Amino acid sequence: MYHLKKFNVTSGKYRKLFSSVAKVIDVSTDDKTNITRVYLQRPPVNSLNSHLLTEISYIMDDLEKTKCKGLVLTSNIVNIFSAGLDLTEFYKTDIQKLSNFWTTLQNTWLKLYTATFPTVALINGHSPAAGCLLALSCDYRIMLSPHYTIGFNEAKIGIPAPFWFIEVMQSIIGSRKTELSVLTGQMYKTDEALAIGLIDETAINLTEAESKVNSFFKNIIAFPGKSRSLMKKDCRDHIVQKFLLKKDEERELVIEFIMNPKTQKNIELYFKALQNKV
Ligand SMILES: CCCCCCCCCCCC/C=C/CC(=O)SCCNC(=O)CCNC(=O)[C@H](O)C(C)(C)COP(=O)(O)OP(=O)(O)OC[C@H]1O[C@@H](n2cnc3c(N)ncnc32)[C@H](O)[C@@H]1OP(=O)(O)O
Repeated sequence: MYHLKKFNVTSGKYRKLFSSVAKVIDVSTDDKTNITRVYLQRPPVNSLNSHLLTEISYIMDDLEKTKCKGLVLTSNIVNIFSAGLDLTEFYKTDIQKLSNFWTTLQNTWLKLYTATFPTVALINGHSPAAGCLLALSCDYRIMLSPHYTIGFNEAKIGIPAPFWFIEVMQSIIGSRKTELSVLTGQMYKTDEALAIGLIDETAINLTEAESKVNSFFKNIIAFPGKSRSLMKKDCRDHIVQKFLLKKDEERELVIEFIMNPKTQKNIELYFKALQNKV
């Protein structure tokens, strides 16, 4: 059974929360503000496997319980925010493992998307596919410029982005831009992402990004009561309700689609292309 332990690591400002043995995330909370930073750190590319998703899920539970005032989701891996789902979870797998993986993904995403506290993605590296979803599921996005990319590239792998990925993107950039984006598997550079509204701000380095993160929280932290979280719920509820209605059916469709030999071949080819790139 997993339990989060908290203890002070320094005399002052930050306390660290340690997760399970292999630390695929690092978590630290500012004692003064009760804002928590979660750093993804699963080498080489922060791909989201069952283990990493489960860790994120536990942290989300813990942050809800401890009345967290804000979450900053970011990465400890140079140049990578997250490479999206770990494709090894899809390749040469079995139905039970795939079903468990998909359920973990669904449940973890729901916790992030419906977090009652404000969430910011500090996107300090490439962020394709489910990496992009992680960022889009936060309340605010600040991305380092100029050379990182973000977007739903699933079309290029030969697997469709799930409906809720698409609906989250639609809620942020609108239907037409989303359609163009997902059907072409478009990956956007930081400035392009800003221009279409996929991210909220850019920063030229981490110092500037952190300062923008702090301004975001400063602006909202003094709001009294629960009005913010209630309105966030209202803004997102149509997606959440549809997701809850369809999540079991979707899992079955995903299993059927991924286990299909043609899909397996596409994933294999994609892996080879990734490994052979110059
Ligand atoms: C009626 C029918 C209805 C059907 C409905 C069904 C619906 C089905 C839905 C199915 C689900 C679809 C959802 C998918 C969401 C996803 O997230 S899929 C994952 C997509 N991710 C990517 O495509 C990212 C690919 N990676 C990259 O582009 C690059 O690696 C990078 C830009 C992130 C980093 O580049 P670089 O720093 O140059 O590192 P690399 O050398 O490329 O990679 C290092 C190492 O990591 C491996 N790797 C990279 N990404 C992944 C990954 N996502 N999963 C697993 N492994 C990954 C890469 O192969 C390298 O490995 P080696 O060192 O060569 O062994």
